Amino acid sequence: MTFRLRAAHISDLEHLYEMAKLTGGGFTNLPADRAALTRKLERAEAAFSRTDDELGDDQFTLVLENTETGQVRGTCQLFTQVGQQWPFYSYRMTTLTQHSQELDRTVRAEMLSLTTDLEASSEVGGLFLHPGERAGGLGLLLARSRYLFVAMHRARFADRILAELRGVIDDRGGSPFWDGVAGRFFGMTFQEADYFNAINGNQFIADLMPKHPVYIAMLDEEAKKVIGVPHPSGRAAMRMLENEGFAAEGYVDIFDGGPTMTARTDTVKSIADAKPAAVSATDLEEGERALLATGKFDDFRSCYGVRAFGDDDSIAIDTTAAETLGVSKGDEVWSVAR
Ligand SMILES: NC(=[NH2+])NCCC[C@H](N)C(=O)O
Repeated sequence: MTFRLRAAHISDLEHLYEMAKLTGGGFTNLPADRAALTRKLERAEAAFSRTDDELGDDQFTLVLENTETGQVRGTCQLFTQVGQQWPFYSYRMTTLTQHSQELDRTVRAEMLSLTTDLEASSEVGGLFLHPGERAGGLGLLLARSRYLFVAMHRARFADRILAELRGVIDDRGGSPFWDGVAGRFFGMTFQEADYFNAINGNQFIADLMPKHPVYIAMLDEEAKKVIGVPHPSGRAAMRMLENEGFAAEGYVDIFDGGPTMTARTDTVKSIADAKPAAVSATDLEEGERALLATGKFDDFRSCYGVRAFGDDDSIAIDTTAAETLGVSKGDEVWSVAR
């Protein structure tokens, strides 16, 4: 079975919709709503069709396609600059340390402050892999192809990059963090709020979110326990991000308390290590396992393969990868070790 990532088009709507129904909620970037997904795909088409080097407010959507059946089995997204039209909100954990001379005591109070600190960052998100394909390293192919995409279109991305991980959700689909914090001000359940957010954007956050810092000591245990904790299904994603050089620096999602991971774009491992080379051969049988990508914007494709560099820094790749990417001798291929 061979898989390739490519730019998403309007014609992928049904594929995306079918996958969105499988997420189980809390995936703000992949709502099971045809109109919202259509807007997303239209925005992606506009982003792919602008081919200059100007950093803008773009959202690229990629899909993972089985090259034999044409089926779409996964998706991921890149936002080039968040917080441009609507503010981009995060809670930042801050510490207030106070000392009492008379008591000879120093106390630390941790607080959650509503900020828009992370605006103008790029964001990777919306990663979803069909439950039937959770073997074979496809999750990593989806995740890391985004970094190749960034490296190949570097001028279209910001100097800081972030990823928001889904927070803890209980068996009823509720969020203990939501129930303990924002939920008290919105009069709706977490599922309702997250869905509303996914469909209608975040003006309602600006309107209703409490603006004063929240003392963590005053939250109930359930809410406290999940601050900065990823949803169990996101633990692997968190490790993956850490391996790329992302770190949790005290920012959490204002709704579910899930961790926001950040990194300097140029120090993300797969971005720093990605390099272009001209294809010298397409019949390599043994080589280093790698992620390979080619093509700009709408023409971007990526897949797994093997590579070997020549003395002139040209690259030899295997036949299947060459076919999957549609490249031949002389074409440019970006790659990074698997
Ligand atoms: N899980 C959520 N829907 N959180 C609320 C949205 C937070 C996001 N950072 C924004 O400002 O748009």
